[in-house]
Parts: sequence; structure tokens; C-alpha cells
Amino acid sequence: MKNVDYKLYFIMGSINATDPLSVLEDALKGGITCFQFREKGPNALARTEKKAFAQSCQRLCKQYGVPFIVNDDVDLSIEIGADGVHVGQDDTDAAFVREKIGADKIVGVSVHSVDEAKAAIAAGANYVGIGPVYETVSKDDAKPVAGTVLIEKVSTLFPELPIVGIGGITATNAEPVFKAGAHGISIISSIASAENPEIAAKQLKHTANQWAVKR
Ligand SMILES: Nc1nc(C(F)(F)F)ncc1COP(=O)(O)OP(=O)(O)O
Ligand SMILES: [Mg+2]
Repeated sequence: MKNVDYKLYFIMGSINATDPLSVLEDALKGGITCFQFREKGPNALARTEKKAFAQSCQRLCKQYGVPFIVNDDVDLSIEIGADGVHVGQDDTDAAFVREKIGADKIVGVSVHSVDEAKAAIAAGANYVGIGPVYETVSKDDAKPVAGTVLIEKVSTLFPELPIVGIGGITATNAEPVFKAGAHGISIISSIASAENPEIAAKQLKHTANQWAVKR
């Protein structure tokens, strides 16, 4: 999967919204460019329910021509033919994921240091997620707030590596993330918890488009 647009990368699971499928459709209408299926947390779906929900999300993404990436669960991504997988430092090894899912799929890796970014590149990652840039409410085991320092370092050292900033990002604080060198912003609650997710996505897309041009 070449030339993926990471500009507005929505991440959601069943626990992030009361009616997750309608939130996802609103986000797609609002212009998200990439989606990550992240089914985690105390009441997360499992096995057949998780697979069925993933396929419902995948169908929606396909209708809108948006890449569908699965968080953590490599086997599920292979089983349903997802467009890729995102893994963190405590998940399946990125090089193993690359080998398992093949060259034409997307592999994303969360990194918290220059060394981890270097290793992600060596493992064949298509993009890296860096954060949490700001305080986040969406991940109870998040690392300490990192700001944009590492985004700047990694984008300077590896100018070709797509970087997605993540953690507490909103339409009003997204600018510094792009200015630091990120190619995209990754969002959970700014869209999933919004009064109107479609309008929230549109506002975030407007900001992302503004800064992506200035890169
Ligand atoms: N899910 C993610 N997606 C991104 C993306 F780049 F896509 F924005 N960056 C970072 C993470 C965090 O990944 P991880 O550290 O494994 O934690 P979890 O599995 O709880 O999400
Ligand atoms: Mg993970």
C-alpha cells in the first residue's frame, strides 16, 4: 500500500462511542484519511464479535476508499484482509509483523525515542506514531506527555519517514504537531466524543490541510 495519506488518522474501538459505526461513518464523511481499528479496554469485544465489528468498520472504510488498519491483532488483520497493522513496543515485533503480512501492507510502529524510530525503519515500518504529544484521556497506560520534541528530532533525522502525532490532539492544538514535522495527526476522542463527529472531523481536516500544504 503506497502513498497512504496519514493527514487525519482516526482511531476507534467499540468502547470509544455509544454508536461506533455511525461515528465512524460520520468521521469518514468528515474526511478522515486513515482509520485504525483499536478494540481494547475492559469491555472490549473479543473473538467472533470483535471480528464481526472489525468487518463492519472495514466495509465502511472500503466504501470511502480509506485504509483500514488493525491495532495489535496481527492474526485478525490477516484473517479479514486488513490494509495493515499498528504495533507498539510491547506488541508483536514489527519485523515479524512485516514478514507475516507481506510487503504491500501497512506496518505502523509506536516509537518513544530516536533509537526506536531507527529500529522501526529497519523493521520495515511504513510510518511511526509519536506521542503522547499532549495529555490523553484515551489510553490509560500512556507514557508521560512528550510534546513535539521527538517529532522534531525524528523528522530531522529521517525526513522521508511518515510521522503521525498522537495524544490529546484537537483542532486548536494541532498546528505545533505539523510544524514539528508530523505528516498527520491521530485522533480518538476529539472525533469519537464530539457532539457532531462529522463536523469535528471536518474542522480537524481543515487544520490538517492548512499545515500539510505549508510543509
Ligand atoms: N495505537 C497507536 N496508534 C498510533 C498511530 F500512529 F496510529 F497514530 N500511534 C501510537 C499508538 C499506540 O500504540 P501502542 O503503544 O501499541 O498502544 P495501544 O496498543 O494501547 O494503542
Ligand atoms: Mg499496541
